[in-house]
Amino acid sequence: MSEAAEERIPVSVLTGFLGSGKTTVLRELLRQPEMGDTAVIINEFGDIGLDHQLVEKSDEDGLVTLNSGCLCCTVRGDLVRTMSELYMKRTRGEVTPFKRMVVETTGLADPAPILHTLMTDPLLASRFRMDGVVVTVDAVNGAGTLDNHAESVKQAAVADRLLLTKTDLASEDQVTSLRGRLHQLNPGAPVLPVKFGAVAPADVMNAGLYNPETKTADVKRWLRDEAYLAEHDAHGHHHHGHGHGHHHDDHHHRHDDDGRASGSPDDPFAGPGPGEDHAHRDQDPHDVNRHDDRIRSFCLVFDTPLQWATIAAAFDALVTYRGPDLLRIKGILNVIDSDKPVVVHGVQHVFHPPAVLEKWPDDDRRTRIVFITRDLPEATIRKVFSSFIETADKWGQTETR
Ligand SMILES: Nc1nc2c(ncn2[C@@H]2O[C@H](COP(=O)(O)OP(=O)(O)OP(=O)(O)O)[C@@H](O)[C@H]2O)c(=O)[nH]1
Repeated sequence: MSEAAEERIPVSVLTGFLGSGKTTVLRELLRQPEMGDTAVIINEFGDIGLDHQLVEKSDEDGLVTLNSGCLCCTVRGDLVRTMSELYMKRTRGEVTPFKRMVVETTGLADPAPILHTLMTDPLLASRFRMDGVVVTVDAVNGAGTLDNHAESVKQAAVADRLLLTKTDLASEDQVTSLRGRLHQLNPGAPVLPVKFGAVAPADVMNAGLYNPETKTADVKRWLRDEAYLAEHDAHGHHHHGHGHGHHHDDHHHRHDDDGRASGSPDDPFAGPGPGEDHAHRDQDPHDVNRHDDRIRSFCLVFDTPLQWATIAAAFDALVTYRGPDLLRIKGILNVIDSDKPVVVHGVQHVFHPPAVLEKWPDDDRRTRIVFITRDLPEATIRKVFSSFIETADKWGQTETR
């Protein structure tokens, strides 16, 4: 990444379960002057869903200009084509030279494929950069939705920002308990309570690595590893995220043990598939949080620099065997032979090309990799990394500087 000259257009992905308040949030955001020059793509067929008063004119492409000066369109083919066409129109001066983009997905959508598209399509990747994933969760119905729909848990798990909507309708207890639950699923994502869609653009936009204000990479704000390392023991390597399930400890142990017991000791990936993994719990009517239980969030820390080849091999193995279960990965790496940090970012099997930053954000030079996984315990990931590090050590590749 050329940090100083980041001219690609930031794209925020707005998602959340059906009726959770995405459109309400979007409409309120677009009313604010900071959000002028935003292009909006609604990734579904049918109505745009924004207030009619906001819509100024519509043309045959389904592209409309909103009174706020924003552009809005629905995706009628695939997202790649829509985004490229919009970009071309911008270049030709046929539309407002929008400075950012928001993609609102349908409530049932898995946000991962959209993120993959943004990260891998060569044309898009050269013109757009992913900013952040903003996810709405209904304060009243959210708990039930998380209980019943794995998709909604996955949405919350990949979020960079979580918006707890309709807090005007919810009791304080509902808000507190849902906040806690979301924080446990995804400790790195701030949870913001919202009423009638009112949210400050600054709280949800610019959630990516590049900070347009400082014109540099803002690793601290992006990685938020402190959220995982709150109980950090300065001498240890083992860092838990915010305790997964203090109310479900027995299950977690059972879960981890299951994974290990069934695999051979040499194969960290062996174990029951996602279905079997939880089959025994489907009978337990009290275990309403079983979708949450599948999600793990934690941060691996390595005190000494590592070979790039070692890290790459570990990620390769993880992607090959468990790609779909690596919901979100973000990391800053201290690589042997490089004074500059390398940042990595992945969503399932898709990784951003690693980027070399100009400098370390502070004195902390440790490699820190934040993981949000599904049916994939911290111990397994740790084992994969250790085995590649041990192999490298054996061949004399790793030295402490
Ligand atoms: N009381 C209250 N109602 C809200 C709030 N936010 C949204 N609503 C209402 O909840 C309903 C759903 O909100 P939308 O913004 O359309 O939700 P959505 O996620 O875009 O819905 P889909 O696109 O259908 O998935 C609408 O009737 C909104 O008026 C809120 O903070 N308070």
